[in-house]
Amino acid sequence: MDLINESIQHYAEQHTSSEADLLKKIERDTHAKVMMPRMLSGHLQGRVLSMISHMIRPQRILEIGTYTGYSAVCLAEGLQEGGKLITIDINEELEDRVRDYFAASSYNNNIEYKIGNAVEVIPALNETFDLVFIDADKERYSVYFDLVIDKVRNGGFILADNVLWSGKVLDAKPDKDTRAILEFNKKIQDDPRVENVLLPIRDGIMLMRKVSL
Ligand SMILES: C[S@@+](CC[C@H](N)C(=O)[O-])C[C@H]1O[C@@H](n2cnc3c(N)ncnc32)[C@H](O)[C@@H]1O
Repeated sequence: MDLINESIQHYAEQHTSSEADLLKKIERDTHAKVMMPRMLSGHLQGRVLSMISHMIRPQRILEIGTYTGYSAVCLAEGLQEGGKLITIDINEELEDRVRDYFAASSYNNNIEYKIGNAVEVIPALNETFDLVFIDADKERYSVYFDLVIDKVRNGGFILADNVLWSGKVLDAKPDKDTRAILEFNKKIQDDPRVENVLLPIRDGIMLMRKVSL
């Protein structure tokens, strides 16, 4: 289910800054040559990610779920000079394509691309993050939150994508992935370590700010 009326979506995109040519190319290539192109953030959400990153001006960003690199480049746009974005994906088949995109971007020296299972990669990261973007397998969203929360600085931000799951969060009989998203949304709502806003943008983005207790 498309959550936002198609004409409104089109109008919103027409009144949103254009993305860089590289991002247009990543989106075009992904639709033409890669499985499941719907996973890519796209123009409107990409500009939201870039805008949020510019507002935070992070030194360190962690992204869980690179896919074809679209959201990583958008988030990198807001990095401080000399900042670093670490992005993790388990799918090695996309590695060469994604490395070429990062090399063609202005952020190649700022992006560390790690192939592996995020559940194993995250505990080995010895970093404090200003911004984390959770966008990998939905059944592990709560696990990812638990793995990253102590690595986020007080006042830092976490974003989680697809938290409305095409509207299936309202289903009377939710399937396995939907139940995981429902559990994640409830967990965040109940967790005193974060303040949160569920933004109904595209497929839903949970925006969280870590508060000091
Ligand atoms: C929705 S896509 C990410 C889309 C991307 N962030 C964007 O907006 O363009 C989800 C990605 O998570 C990856 N993924 C799934 N399980 C993972 C895991 N356990 N560790 C790391 N990456 C994983 C998949 O391979 C897939 O590329």
